[in-house]
Amino acid sequence: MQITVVGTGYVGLVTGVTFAEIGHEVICTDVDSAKIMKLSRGEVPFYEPGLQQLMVRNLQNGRLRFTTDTTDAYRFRDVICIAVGTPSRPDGAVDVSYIEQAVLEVAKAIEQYTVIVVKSTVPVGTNEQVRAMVQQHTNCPFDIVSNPEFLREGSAIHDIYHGDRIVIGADSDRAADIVTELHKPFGTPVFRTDPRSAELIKYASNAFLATKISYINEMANLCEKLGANVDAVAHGMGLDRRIGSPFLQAGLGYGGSCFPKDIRALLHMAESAQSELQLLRAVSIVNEQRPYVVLDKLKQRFSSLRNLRVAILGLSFKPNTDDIREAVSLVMMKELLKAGASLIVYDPIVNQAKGNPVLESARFAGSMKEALDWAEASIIVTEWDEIRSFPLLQYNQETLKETIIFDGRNCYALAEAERAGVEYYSVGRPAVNERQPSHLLHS
Ligand SMILES: NC(=O)C1=CN([C@@H]2O[C@H](COP(=O)(O)OP(=O)(O)OC[C@H]3O[C@@H](n4cnc5c(N)ncnc54)[C@H](O)[C@@H]3O)[C@@H](O)[C@H]2O)C=CC1
Ligand SMILES: O=C(O)[C@H]1O[C@H](OP(=O)(O)OP(=O)(O)OC[C@H]2O[C@@H](n3ccc(=O)[nH]c3=O)[C@H](O)[C@@H]2O)[C@H](O)[C@@H](O)[C@@H]1O
Repeated sequence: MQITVVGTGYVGLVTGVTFAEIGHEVICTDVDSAKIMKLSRGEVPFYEPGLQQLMVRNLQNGRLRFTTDTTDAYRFRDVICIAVGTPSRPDGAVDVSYIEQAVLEVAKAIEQYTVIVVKSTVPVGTNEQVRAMVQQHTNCPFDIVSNPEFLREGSAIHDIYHGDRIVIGADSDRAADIVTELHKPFGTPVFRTDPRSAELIKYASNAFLATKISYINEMANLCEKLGANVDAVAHGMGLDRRIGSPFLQAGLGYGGSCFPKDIRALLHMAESAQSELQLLRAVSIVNEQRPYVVLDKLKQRFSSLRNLRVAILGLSFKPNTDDIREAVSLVMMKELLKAGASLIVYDPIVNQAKGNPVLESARFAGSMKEALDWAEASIIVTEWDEIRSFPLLQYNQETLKETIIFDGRNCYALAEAERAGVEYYSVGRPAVNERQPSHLLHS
């Protein structure tokens, strides 16, 4: 099929590249012409394992191309997928202006029957608004299909090929058939429904996953009070297939470009519909407290954080991505700087401040060892493989000093911390080699 993808962020680019890979003829467009130039040269503007290789292959075989010429990209296509951003407004509502802008251009350009697929995460009712908008600007026949995306950053390609479902929300069987056919080579089960339900499935799914995370994080708090181990509790719970083990990793809470934004959006949607989502409100509050749970441990251990040299290990909102949108590392750094601490940061991929004012206040280390050498206390914020596989024994040996680790992601077994002799504080588990509050470590 002839497909155009509008927007080359995570979702747009991964969609375009994988559609080309399964044999479709794909054009990707973006308002950001510098990005399009980069992409045309085979450069992926963000870190996503496996994506560049697939992209270059499809650029070379001619099934994929990038352009800013929207007339060319929108005129005679079977399907046009909208994958532009839908950020939060200050009140939590969704800013759909990028959707409106993209749809307007598409509507003005189409010259044959076209299926317009909304892949972006949009508030319930948006697909209907999009239909009305297109109708005003074209005499061409068209259909609108809601087709939300469920991929995760860092494992996007894997997720596309091993998805649990493709949700198609359409009023027209003809359009639903086309979108089903489009995805056929992926072999993923398809669930067809109405557009409003499809839009809500996306938000309800993200909110449910976030609920699992906040639930286990509250259990982690309780474990600390009762002397239980949250990793064991999560494992034991996850063995029940009705519960399932994914998304029960306790830690510093969820961040990223989607969970926080989508939960704000769902709460706002419910409020506008005079419906109260009490549970989800609590999920959000629990999550906002997560960084402070670890910061409080640090404050208890050192009576003052002023001039304390702290290493932040991991900056991205999760491993295998360079995305720092709503990353918990930024909240922690802001609070530590406010308390007067000095920071060194290390991340395997995020190695410059990129204009972020919080990151600009820290020193970037070129290696984990450099960060550990300099710091008096280390906080593990993101569980990159490189960070979690750094032997605890080496923390003391490499730095030739006593190491104090605050592990926000439970990367190490408690027994390993004991063996290594490091002072180790994690989440929802007993401290190892705990010492009394110290005034002496720093001046
Ligand atoms: N990032 C993720 O992992 C996932 C994101 N989503 C949803 O997908 C949507 C897109 O998210 P991301 O890819 O992260 O967005 P992004 O913010 O990384 O990229 C959006 C892109 O759209 C472009 N754009 C904006 N207006 C345009 C227009 N009128 N015409 C052409 N291009 C335009 C921007 O220049 C930018 O390159 C959002 O609704 C998000 O909630 C859904 C699942 C996963
Ligand atoms: O709508 C979206 O954009 C996407 O949002 C999430 O994907 P993503 O944000 O890329 O990453 P996740 O793996 O879900 O992690 C989100 C956050 O939750 C945290 N998390 C995740 C799992 C867990 O057990 N514990 C936990 O704290 C991660 O550290 C991270 O900060 C969803 O998993 C995707 O299905 C969805 O498509």
